[in-house]
Amino acid sequence: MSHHIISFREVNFSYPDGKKAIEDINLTIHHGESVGVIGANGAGKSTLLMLLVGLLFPKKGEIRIGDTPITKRTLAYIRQRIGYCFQNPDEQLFMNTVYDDVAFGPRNFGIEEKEVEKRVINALGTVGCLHLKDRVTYKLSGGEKRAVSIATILSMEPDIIIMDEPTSALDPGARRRLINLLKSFEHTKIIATHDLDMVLELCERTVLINEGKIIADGSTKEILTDKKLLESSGLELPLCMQKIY
Ligand SMILES: Nc1ncnc2c1ncn2[C@@H]1O[C@H](COP(=O)(O)OP(=O)(O)OP(=O)(O)O)[C@@H](O)[C@H]1O
Repeated sequence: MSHHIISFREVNFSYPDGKKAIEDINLTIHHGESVGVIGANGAGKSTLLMLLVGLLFPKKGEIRIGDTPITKRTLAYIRQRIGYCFQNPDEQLFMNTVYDDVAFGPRNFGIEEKEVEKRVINALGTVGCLHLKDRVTYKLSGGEKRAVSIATILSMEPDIIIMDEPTSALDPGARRRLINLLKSFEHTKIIATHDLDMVLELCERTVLINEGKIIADGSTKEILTDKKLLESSGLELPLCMQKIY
């Protein structure tokens, strides 16, 4: 039986300028689920993810990982369990070499160097980038940076993976490799994206957000074939569902 791993209860968030970005969100995600978070520009997807990883804190309500509420005090534990991939890999990669970037998390966590090395090799191997380990990170291609940014979270051995727009700026080959890689992960996954075709392939469940509120939460197949529902939230059917020719 699956158990609750993430729960949002009556979560509200507004930015300091007063902009209400997340309103009354209730959401329960189970162990091993793969959930697509979709919605138009400005709907609140990134804000939702940042609340989930403790980069922002709710103004009202509570988010729990298992039984642990996300607070400033529990952040170290939360960051160990949740791997968060930023929309822009450059925000995640700031060391000189690929090796040091992937080693950063475990080193920072006080893990001994031998174990760090094992984890770095493992993580880079998983994303197919072991050959890049001595390269200067900022000179990598966009696709390589994306893969290495995933390695930086894998080296922390999280059980939850959160990704913000992982396929934006990837060419079709790199996108395909990324989707296949994510498919192979057994982690609980939450992916915010405009790539609805990826959601169809990767996520059995979809959460549709509009103006900070959950408009629909359910089977991906049902939500992504509901033209009216998608259009009411400023979206279109996934490309593979459209009659283009
Ligand atoms: N730092 C901030 N200060 C004030 N308002 C913000 C800030 N960041 C985001 N917002 C606003 O909050 C709302 C939600 O933004 P968010 O980035 O979460 O949307 P999103 O669904 O991720 O959009 P996109 O698809 O464009 O990435 C938007 O109206 C946005 O302008």
